[in-house]
Amino acid sequence: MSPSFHDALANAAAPLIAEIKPHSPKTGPLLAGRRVADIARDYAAAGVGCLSVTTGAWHGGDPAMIAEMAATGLPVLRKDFITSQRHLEESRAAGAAAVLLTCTLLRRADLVRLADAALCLGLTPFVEAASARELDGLSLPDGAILAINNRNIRGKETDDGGVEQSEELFSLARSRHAGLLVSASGFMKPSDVERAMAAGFDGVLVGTALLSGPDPVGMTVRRFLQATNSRAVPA
Ligand SMILES: O=P(O)(O)OC[C@@H](O)[C@@H](O)c1c[nH]c2ccccc12
Repeated sequence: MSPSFHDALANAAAPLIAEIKPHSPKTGPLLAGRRVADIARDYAAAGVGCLSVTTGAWHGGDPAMIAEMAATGLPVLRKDFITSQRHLEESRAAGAAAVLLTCTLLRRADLVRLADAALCLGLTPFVEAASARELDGLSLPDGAILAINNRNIRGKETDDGGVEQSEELFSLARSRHAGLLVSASGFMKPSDVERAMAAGFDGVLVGTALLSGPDPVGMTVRRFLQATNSRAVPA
């Protein structure tokens, strides 16, 4: 059996989740005529261990993209606004290994119920919080990943986001969840990734910057992968 998304990230040589997002609400179209399957192959060839894809209309996505990316053999996170058991089952049937659950969207009881249900289906819950308030009193099951979103999704992701958000919330996030902590979104350059890793995060998720750089995707990804080397040694 292939490892869970959680274990693939925990054991990755470089803990970067590389995302494909066809459209950014802030910067516009991101694929520039490239095919999703080809970009996913470029990510895999560069040494990425985990993939992510936005499947919602907001980002020009489609659930069929999950299978195109899973064809690389790497586990795929489905980023969409998941609110029901049916969405979880559809995600698994579409080939996802992990699902996004956002604190911004879900009531706390529903969030915890969906995280448990995802684990029962063999899916890793990737729980995103974007503020101290959303982390307050949060308690997640083992096997869940807690992510700090550096962008404001209430503002439809039209802000730049910033790694400061993750730096500020790291200690609180660690006190809420002993498992994997990821800093997600808004990384424009490898030095931002270095900052998140130095703050203590176990991994990062990058989308826009990998797709919109001036260089071929593989070259950009390698630079970001290298930046994950600055991981802080856990106390
Ligand atoms: O392109 P960026 O800034 O690297 O961000 C990626 C990703 O985290 C972002 O797309 C995202 C964060 N939360 C979401 C919820 C749904 C869909 C997408 C998202």
